[in-house]
Amino acid sequence: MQHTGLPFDDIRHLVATMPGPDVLARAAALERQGALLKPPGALGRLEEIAVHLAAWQGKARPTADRPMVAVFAGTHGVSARGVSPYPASVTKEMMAAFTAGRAAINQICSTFEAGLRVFDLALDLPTGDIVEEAALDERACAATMAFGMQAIAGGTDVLVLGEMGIGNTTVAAALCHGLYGGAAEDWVGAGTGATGDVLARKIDAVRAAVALHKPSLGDPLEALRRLGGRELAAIAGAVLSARHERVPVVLDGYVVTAAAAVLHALEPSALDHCLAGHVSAERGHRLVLEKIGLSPLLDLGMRLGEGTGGGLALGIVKAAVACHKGMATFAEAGVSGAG
Ligand SMILES: O=C(O)c1ccc[n+]([C@@H]2O[C@H](COP(=O)([O-])O)[C@@H](O)[C@H]2O)c1
Ligand SMILES: Cc1cc2nc[nH]c2cc1C
Repeated sequence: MQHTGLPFDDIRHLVATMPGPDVLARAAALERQGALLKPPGALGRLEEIAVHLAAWQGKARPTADRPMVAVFAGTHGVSARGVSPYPASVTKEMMAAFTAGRAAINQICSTFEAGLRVFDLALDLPTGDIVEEAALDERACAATMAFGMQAIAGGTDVLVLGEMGIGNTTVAAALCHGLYGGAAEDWVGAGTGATGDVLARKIDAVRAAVALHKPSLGDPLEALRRLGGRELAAIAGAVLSARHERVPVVLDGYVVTAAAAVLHALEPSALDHCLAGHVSAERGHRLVLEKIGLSPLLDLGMRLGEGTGGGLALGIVKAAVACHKGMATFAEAGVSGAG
C-alpha cells in the first residue's frame, strides 16, 4: 500500500485497486447452473446468488461453509440531543447481551450455523455531535476503517455486516442526505421508535448537520467522517477489505447500507461483491438501496439492526449454494431435457 501522508490516501488507494469478478469462475458456475436438474432460471434469484458467489469468491463451486456475522458498535455524540427513545447506555448493555448469546442476532447465527464477532469501537468515547462538529477527524476515521478490515481475519467465505449504536439511524440519515440530497424528511425514519418531538428533533438534527458540513460533502470520505460514526467507518472498511480478499458481503439494514453507500459514491463498482440481505422498515433504506442499485433479498418489516436481516438472508444464500453444489445434472439423473 502507498503511504503518502494523509490517512484517507491509503483508503483511496484500496478503492482504486479493487479486484473485479473472476470471469472464469463465473462462466464455469453459469455453465453448471445451466446443466442442473431444473428448467433454466427456475430457481430464480437463487441462481443469481450462486453465480454471484462464484464470481466474487473466484470459485467455480461457491461455498457458504464458514459464514461470519460481524457486528460493529459505536457511540454517537448526537444522541445527547434526544433523537432516540433509548439512552446511549443501551449500546453497551446490548454488547453484554451479544456476549451472553441472548440477542436476536445470536439466535439467527445459531439457526444458520454462522460465526458471530462483535466489535466494541471505543464505546466510552462518543463521536462529535454532527450538528456542531465533525463526528471524527480524518486520522480516527481512517484508523477505524482499517480496524473494520479485521472483520474477515481468520477466514470466512461470506461476510454479513451488522451494527449496534443508539442514535445511529440519525447519522445514517444525515450521511444519506449528505450524499444524495433531497429533503431531510426523505431520509429520517423512526429508528428504534421515534415519534412526536423525538422524531422532530431527529429531522432537525439531520437538516442542521448537513447544512453545517455542506461545503465538504462533495468528497464521500469527508461525508463519512463528518456525518457518520465509528461503526459506519468500520463497516465501510470491512466492505473494502472483503472485496480485496474475495469475500462476498451481505449488507443488513439502513445503517450498514448507508456506510456502504460511501464506497459506492467513491466508485460506482465498489459494491459489486455485495448483496442486500433485506430492506428494513426504516424510512430511507429502500431509497438508498435504489441509489446503490441493489435489490433486497428479503422484505420482512424488520428494523432491528444487529445484522439480523443480513443474517436471515444467509439462509437463502446457503440454500442457493447447496442447490448449485448438490443438485444432479440432467445427464447424471438420466432425465430428458426440453424437446
Ligand atoms: O439498520 C436498520 O435498518 C435499523 C432500523 C432501526 C433501528 N436500527 C437499530 O436501532 C439502533 C438505532 O436506532 P436509534 O433510534 O437509536 O437511532 C441501532 O442499534 C440500530 O442497530 C437499525
Ligand atoms: C433493545 C435494543 C436492541 C437493539 N439492537 C439493535 N439496536 C437496538 C436497540 C435497542 C433499544
